[in-house]
Formats: sequence, structure tokens, C-alpha cells
Amino acid sequence: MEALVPQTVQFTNWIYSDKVTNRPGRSFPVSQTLKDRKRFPVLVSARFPANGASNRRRNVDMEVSCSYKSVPGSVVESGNNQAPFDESLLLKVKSEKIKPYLEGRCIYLVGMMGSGKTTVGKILSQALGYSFSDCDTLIEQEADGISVAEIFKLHGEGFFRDKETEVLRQLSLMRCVVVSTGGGAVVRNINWKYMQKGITVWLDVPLDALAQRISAVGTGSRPLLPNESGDIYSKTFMRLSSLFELRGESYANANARVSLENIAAKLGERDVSNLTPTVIAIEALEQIEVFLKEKEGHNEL
Ligand SMILES: Nc1ncnc2c1ncn2[C@@H]1O[C@H](COP(=O)(O)OP(=O)(O)OP(=O)(O)O)[C@@H](O)[C@H]1O
Ligand SMILES: O=C(O)C1=C[C@@H](O)[C@@H](O)[C@H](O)C1
Repeated sequence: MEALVPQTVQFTNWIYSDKVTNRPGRSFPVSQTLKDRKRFPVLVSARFPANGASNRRRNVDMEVSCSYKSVPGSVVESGNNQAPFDESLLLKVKSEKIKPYLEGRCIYLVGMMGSGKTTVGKILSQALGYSFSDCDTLIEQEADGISVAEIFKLHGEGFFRDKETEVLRQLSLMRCVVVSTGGGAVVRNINWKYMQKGITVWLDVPLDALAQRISAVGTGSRPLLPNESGDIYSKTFMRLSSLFELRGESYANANARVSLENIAAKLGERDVSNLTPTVIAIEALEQIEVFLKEKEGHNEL
């Protein structure tokens, strides 16, 4: 049996697992119970240390062979198995690692409409044991339940932006919250002043992926996007492109950048649309860790 540098190797209890080490090419004696049997199942599983993207996909060369009284036996099973990447475990390990260094600071997710701030934010908040707040929802609540689209229609964008700033001010007084900000929150400097009380993370999603996601659910709830008949994907893409031209530099002010293109490249994926929200949340924690090390000097991390 051979496995490449796993953290732990687990066997069915037929084998004396205390004899197992992580070195390849090991053989293990079996217990007396097994010796008395003609056939017995052996289940082998390997777990890898959770420290970085390179561990997300691992090929494991395994060969299980039997021998009797030092006479080599036949290979009973061999193969190259793709080790499944345990997303939830890695998310848990990463969040536990960085949580003490956050010292209760809030995490503000910034990014274009549809970049996944709400979806990823909820996963992050759960992993960190933080609460979750969505700025758009808070604004709607303060406006007696009127939707963002209606606020724009009734009172105009300036009114909405003032409410957005007020909500960010209130959030800046809080601790242990993951905040999903509105896509346009980055355009006002005063909003950055509030968000910088915490750690800001930019979810950087290619515009074509954004346009696909948004056109799949419709643009009705997004007042800055075209809401007419026709090729909704192309119209949304064009509008997102012009918004991004105005905002790209502002998003880049964030303390950490989570690029879906970079994650896909690390994982050998061609398409960012295959990346799960949990994988993106893990990358967010990794990029926060980079920030804590490089900008705050926590080299022990
Ligand atoms: N990793 C993902 N893969 C595929 N679809 C996703 C992913 N993350 C989010 N989505 C989908 O994209 C859409 C937008 O996601 P979400 O509401 O989380 O984004 P948002 O940044 O909060 O948007 P907004 O700023 O407009 O409120 C939703 O339909 C969501 O299900
Ligand atoms: O990108 C934007 O400017 C917006 C994004 C949404 O989250 C809402 O805050 C509102 O529709 C404006």
C-alpha cells in the first residue's frame, strides 16, 4: 500500500493501525482475527494536510498487496485515485486558523452585482461563527420593507446611497459580522472609512460569469441593469462592463482580492462557473491570511 505524504492513513480495524506511518511503501502485519479468516475486507483512506490550494486535488498512487510468511503475494488492488477535496473540512481548518487574528473585526465583502457577496458571505459567517448582514436588506428594512428597486424609483439613487452610507456607519460600530455590501458601496470615500474598521475583501468575478448568473435570475431587482426584452445576457454584460470601468479601481482598494480566475487556474479548472461558493469562501480566508501576514506582520500564521 502506498500513499503520498498523507497526514493520516486510516484502515479498517483489522490492521494494527498503530504500526502505520506516513512513509510510502510500508507493510503492516494483520491481527490474529484476520489470520483466521480466508477473506477479509480492507478499506484504506488517506487524509491530506490542509495547507493551501495545492492540496485541493491530489492524485494518490495506491497499491495494496498481500504476502504470507515473507513470500511476496499478488497485488490485490492498485490504481491512481483522485482524492476528493474535502471543502467543508478545509473551510473549518482555515477559519479556525485565522479567527484569533481577526480580533472580532468585521469582514466586508465588496464586488459587482451578482459576484456572490451574499452567497459566499453566509458561508464565511457560519465558518467563523460570525453573524451575517446584507446592506441592501438593511436598507430595505429601514425603508419599511420597500425594495431597493422601488427606493430607486421613488426617491432616486442619491437617496439610496445616503441610506447605504448610514447603514455602513452603523455596521462599523459592530463586531463579528460578515457584511455583504451593495455593489456600488465602493464609490464613496466615506464608505471606505467605515469599512476600514474591518477587513475588506473584493470578490473579483469575470464580467461574463456575472452576466450569466444575473441573466439566469433576471434583472428585475437590480435597478441599475437593463430591464427590457431582448438579449438580456448581452445587455447585462454591456452595462456591467461600463459600471466596472467606473468602479474597478475602487474595488481594488480592498485589503484582499479573491479572483475567481486565479482559483480556477490553481485548480486546473477552465471555467469559473464550476467553482462552488465554499471553494470561494476558502480562497477568501486564504487571501485574508495573506493580508494578515504581509500587511499586519503575523508571520507566524
Ligand atoms: N459560486 C457560484 N457559482 C454559481 N452561481 C453563484 C455562485 N455564487 C453565487 N451565485 C449565484 O449568483 C447570483 C448572485 O449571487 P449573490 O446574490 O450571492 O451575489 P451578490 O454579490 O450578493 O449580488 P448583489 O450585490 O446584486 O446583491 C445568485 O443567483 C447566486 O445563486
Ligand atoms: O451595483 C450597484 O450599484 C448596486 C448593487 C446592488 O447591490 C444594490 O445596492 C443596488 O441595486 C445598486
